[in-house]
Amino acid sequence: MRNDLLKGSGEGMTTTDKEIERALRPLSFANFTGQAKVLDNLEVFVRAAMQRGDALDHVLLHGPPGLGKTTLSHIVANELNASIKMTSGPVLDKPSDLAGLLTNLQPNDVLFIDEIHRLNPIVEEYLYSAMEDYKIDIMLDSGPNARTVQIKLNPFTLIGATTRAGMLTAPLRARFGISCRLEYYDAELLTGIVQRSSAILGTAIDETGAYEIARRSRGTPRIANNLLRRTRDFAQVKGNGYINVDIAEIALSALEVDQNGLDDMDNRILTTIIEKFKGGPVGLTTISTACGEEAETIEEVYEPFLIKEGFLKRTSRGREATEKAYIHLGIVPHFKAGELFG
Ligand SMILES: Nc1ncnc2c1ncn2[C@@H]1O[C@H](COP(=O)(O)OP(=O)(O)OP(=O)(O)O)[C@@H](O)[C@H]1O
Ligand SMILES: [Mg+2]
Repeated sequence: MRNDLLKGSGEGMTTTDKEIERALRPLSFANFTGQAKVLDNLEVFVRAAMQRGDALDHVLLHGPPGLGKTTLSHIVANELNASIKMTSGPVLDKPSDLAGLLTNLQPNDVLFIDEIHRLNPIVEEYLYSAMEDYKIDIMLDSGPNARTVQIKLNPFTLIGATTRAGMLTAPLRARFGISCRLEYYDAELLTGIVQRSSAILGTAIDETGAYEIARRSRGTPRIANNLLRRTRDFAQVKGNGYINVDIAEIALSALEVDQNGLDDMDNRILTTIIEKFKGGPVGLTTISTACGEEAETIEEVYEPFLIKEGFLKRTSRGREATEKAYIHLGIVPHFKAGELFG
């Protein structure tokens, strides 16, 4: 199970949640905060493609969940004045599913494939010629009557999104002319996002309240927005509807988001490594079993943030807790305790 606060569209969200998430989504480059380098480049590529009347080159967006991959894909389509068709790797079961989508694209439209690392290999093969030459070969009939016909497609842009760029096959990766890695946001950028979202939700918030939510959001806009919504509930029920640092503090501790923005599972991973495996190094699958969380989720969702914040190290022999993790959890390192006695 993935962290609740990380939930995105479709993952057990209520209709209202989804509507709110949609309302909070920036629609243009101008409204998208952060990721300056990625944005600058994309703006140039979009403008150049439009000036030439060409389809934008295929774009791969990768990085941890909730940083804006889906949002950016919509923005790119908007800025191209193009339509966007959305699908995802696991949904495209057979080549005909893909063919159906591709043949319905208008010139220069965008096809968005989420979780592109989970494409069925046969479907992926078909995608190669579609991406490269805007053509697909379709098999008609089977057995002795089998024959293939080639279908010409309108020029289009494929935008692929993935949290696991490393799992993409080399031929697929090579077919993306543009590859952008989204990074975690710093607290200042997230403060701006929280303030913007509060304005859209019609919730009054002061800067210190926004900053408190922002700095405890694991560098992730989706989490910042989710924490904002929950904090708004606390402000409404336990306060006067206004979000300041005190209300934010009450809400965040009720939600078990600690002072460093780590949640229950982050802390469980660190505690497990320290208490059960002497601080590591320990393998991912062992941690996964001990914490009762899928290895993939640990690797994709929790670990990147813990590493970035310096709580965890990845070595060739496995994962190791850092001194910062011991201090954070208030545990005296066993090697340090030993040192005391010489
Ligand atoms: N730069 C940003 N500025 C403002 N809001 C943002 C930004 N990036 C993301 N968001 C908000 O965060 C939410 C999550 O973003 P999005 O769905 O695009 O993430 P994602 O990278 O596609 O995540 P996943 O990997 O889980 O699919 C969106 O609803 C959007 O409102
Ligand atoms: Mg997404």
